Amino acid sequence: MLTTITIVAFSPTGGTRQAAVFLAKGLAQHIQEVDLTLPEAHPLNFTKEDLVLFAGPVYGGRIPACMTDKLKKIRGNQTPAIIAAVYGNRAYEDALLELNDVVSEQGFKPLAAAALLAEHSIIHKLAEHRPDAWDQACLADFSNRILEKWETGQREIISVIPGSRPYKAWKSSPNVPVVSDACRRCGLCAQKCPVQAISKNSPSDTDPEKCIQCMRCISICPAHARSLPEQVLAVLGEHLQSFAGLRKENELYL
Ligand SMILES: Cc1cc2nc3c(=O)[nH]c(=O)nc-3n(C[C@H](O)[C@H](O)[C@H](O)COP(=O)(O)O)c2cc1C
Repeated sequence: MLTTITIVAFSPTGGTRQAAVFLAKGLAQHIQEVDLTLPEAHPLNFTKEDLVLFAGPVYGGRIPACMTDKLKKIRGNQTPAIIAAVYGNRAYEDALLELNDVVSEQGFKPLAAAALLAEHSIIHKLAEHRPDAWDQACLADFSNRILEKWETGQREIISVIPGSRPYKAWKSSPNVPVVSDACRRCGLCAQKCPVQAISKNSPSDTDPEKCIQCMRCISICPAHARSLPEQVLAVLGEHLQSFAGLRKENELYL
């Protein structure tokens, strides 16, 4: 076991963080966390002696652009890293490769990579309740394999990471959450929105230009007043129907 690992994660509804914690627990006694989901920027520097686990959710086969922007404020100095793209049972496409490229550009040396499953934050029946006990066991085993590699002094990913360049084009959606009468205007959604898309004075106003549909405001609203429009959910549910009945497994690269 290593002494300390730092998780740097963007996790609007918690699935990405949960998967990262399962992996990190098998690697080090102490876990430090840098939460890129908070609206503030995080200029940070790491050294050769650190180990950093970068974890991001997959949106449309990519890493969210706002996460990439925040990663560009973090510098490594040949710092060993592990990368994880966490997706909701459809596909991760170019996200893991993109995460690899961004952190490498910032001075990190990825030595292991993983495409992990977590409950789909919009269509919850996909990968429902994951990561689960089986995922946890798989990640514990993967941690051991990473530690074995670490002890031999190898510091590079051997396998090819799936994905292609140029990355898949990101298609934005104009659909923002709708707000019901249950809203108490407490402002928590505006405070926690990673991209500051929600008006602090009028929380029912969400800027469609800024909103990334990350579902954070919906998942944290204490009054359950926010949701995606029913029609949007119906279309998306239909589109993703074929991924609901199957169980994809974590893909691990060393
Ligand atoms: C806007 C958006 C786009 C998504 N696109 C994909 C996708 O392309 N493939 C997939 O399998 N899951 C997709 N998902 C599901 C998320 O990748 C998955 O639920 C992830 O675990 C969410 O992370 P979080 O719980 O840390 O917010 C998407 C979710 C959102 C909100």
